[in-house]
Amino acid sequence: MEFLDLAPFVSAGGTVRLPGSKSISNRVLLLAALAEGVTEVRDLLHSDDTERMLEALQQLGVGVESLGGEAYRIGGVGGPFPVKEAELFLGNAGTAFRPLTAALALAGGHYVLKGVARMHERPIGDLVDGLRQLGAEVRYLGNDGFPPLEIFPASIRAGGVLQVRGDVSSQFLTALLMALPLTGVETRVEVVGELISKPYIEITLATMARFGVEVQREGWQAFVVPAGVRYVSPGTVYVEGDASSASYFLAAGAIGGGPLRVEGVGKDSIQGDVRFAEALALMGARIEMGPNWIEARAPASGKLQAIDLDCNHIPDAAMTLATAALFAEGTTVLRNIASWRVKETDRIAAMATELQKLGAIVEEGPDYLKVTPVPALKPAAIDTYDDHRMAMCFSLAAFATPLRINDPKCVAKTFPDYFERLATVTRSVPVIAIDGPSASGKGTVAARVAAALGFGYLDSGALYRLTALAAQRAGVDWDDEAGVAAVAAGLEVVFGEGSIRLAGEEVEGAIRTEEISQGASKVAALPAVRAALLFRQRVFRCGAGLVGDGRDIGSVVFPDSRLKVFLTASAEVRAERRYKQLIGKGFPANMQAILLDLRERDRRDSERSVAPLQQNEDAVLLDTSGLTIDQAVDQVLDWYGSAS
Ligand SMILES: O=C(O)C1=C[C@@H](OP(=O)(O)O)[C@@H](O)[C@H](O)C1
Ligand SMILES: C=C(OP(=O)(O)O)C(=O)O
Repeated sequence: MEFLDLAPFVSAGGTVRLPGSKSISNRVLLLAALAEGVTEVRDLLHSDDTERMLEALQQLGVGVESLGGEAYRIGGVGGPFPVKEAELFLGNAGTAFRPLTAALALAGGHYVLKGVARMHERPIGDLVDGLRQLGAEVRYLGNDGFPPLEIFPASIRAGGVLQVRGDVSSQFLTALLMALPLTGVETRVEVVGELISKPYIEITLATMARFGVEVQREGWQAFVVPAGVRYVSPGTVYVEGDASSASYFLAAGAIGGGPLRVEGVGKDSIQGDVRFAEALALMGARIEMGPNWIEARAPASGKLQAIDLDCNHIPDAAMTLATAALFAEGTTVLRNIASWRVKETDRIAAMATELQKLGAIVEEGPDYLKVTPVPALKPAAIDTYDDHRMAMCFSLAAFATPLRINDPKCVAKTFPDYFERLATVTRSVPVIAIDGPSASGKGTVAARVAAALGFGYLDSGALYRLTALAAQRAGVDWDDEAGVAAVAAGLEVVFGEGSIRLAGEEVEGAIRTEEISQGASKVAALPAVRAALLFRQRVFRCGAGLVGDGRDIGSVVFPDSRLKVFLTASAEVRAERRYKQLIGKGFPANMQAILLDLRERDRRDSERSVAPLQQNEDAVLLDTSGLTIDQAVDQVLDWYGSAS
């Protein structure tokens, strides 16, 4: 599985221009398609959900022209879709599936609508029941009440009163309202049960109004689509930035100091999720808002406070509160979020499972979630359940711990370059990478640089030695890649000052023997072993900073190191240093044998296919042949001073 390792963030600040709103993009595309005239849509969201809508519209006979960047020209068909037979694949896009179902049920054609497996588990029965009251013929191709669906031409008995349940998803009411103008007659839609996610209905009504259709309403109970209305293109439509996508950055500003400003949504937004900013303010964050921007900063006290909040009005952004709660004092309670269970995944269950992996105390109820943080979160690999919001909100946990996000590309549903943008507004714990050949003195230099800066120290070579030793003790052959990788993954290791404990036993001496050196070099050449040790090494990045030494620290383990040094010395000088070291420890040593052995290791290390030993372009060369240790340390500190 693909993964993305996030280094712990130390701060966040800056400005992010948001991608277009998913909810507005897909509504605008559908209404532009049904409208009379040509609509130019600007700042449209580019993502899986909008791609599915654009593809479907093209299949249905709508002219879609890309104008470059985020601009599209949509040739409205001025009524029902001209193509009367089609099979559509709508991925996991609720905002495409539900509204298209309604528009196609009234289009007098024969259509099949399918999605990804999860879409086929997301309910649509209440919408189909509503459409059947109009005479629409819709058949379930799988389970009753769920996609996929087959729609048949039908004589629509429009007009009168129609009832729709509103307590599972507001998208059913949205879908009916947007499709009803196709009938040309007055229809009153009555909502049965408590309507959830109400602000999304405001987006629907505002977008319909933009295309010339004013719906009359009686609060949240009834909506009347008047007779004789039709959609007319307003010419050019600008899509607002996505308010749900804003939530991750605003939370980052509140946790990581800020100020972090998002551009594209603000006071004037029609999206309910801008009210996420109020929830953050309740937690103590300092929020400022302009017409088209929102800015978040950490509380003046420095610490966020837990909240107890009914989140029904912000179902998507509320997920961000669940991970922001990891940084708040007290227990945060998110209530009235039952709809989470029928979205991209069962989000209440997924959230509880993954928060617990980090060590948080979580209580999950049918429609609520309680999150109590612990002082030190644990590093963890977070599963994302093909849910973009799981991936995005868990990125916030990187303010507390190194973190692995599995399947990070699932963010493509609504925010394909989320992680790239996050990187532009966050600063990670700094790393100095010191790579170089064996016996070059890099370990001594690295440890001293770390001590001088108050940083942690990672002796990555030691991890390979530990693996070799543990494998030997477990009777696993050093050539047995899978076996050694399993040993590496299960290593129980604690680094202390001048001490390394393996499963509780002091092994600093045991891993420094010549035999284990050979074994380390062998197991380090096995790709599966390197992969198993990768996350383990990244977990050392915490606190004020880290100095790591090894062979691929700057190229593979921490490619974003603040400073990369390739530290080397001539083979003769290295052999002499090693000789003196051994003699000093009272071991017998032979200069010639050491030199030969070093050359052989250099050759093996530089010829191996995975992470070969080499100076990378972005690393500075430090040849210590003629330098004392102090001179080498000063040089690295000097370079770091100018790099940061
Ligand atoms: O209408 C919309 O654009 C949406 C409505 C909400 O769904 P529910 O009404 O199912 O809660 C929301 O979660 C979804 O991401 C988008
Ligand atoms: C629930 C969501 O999506 P959909 O539009 O597919 O319902 C979401 O984006 O969080």
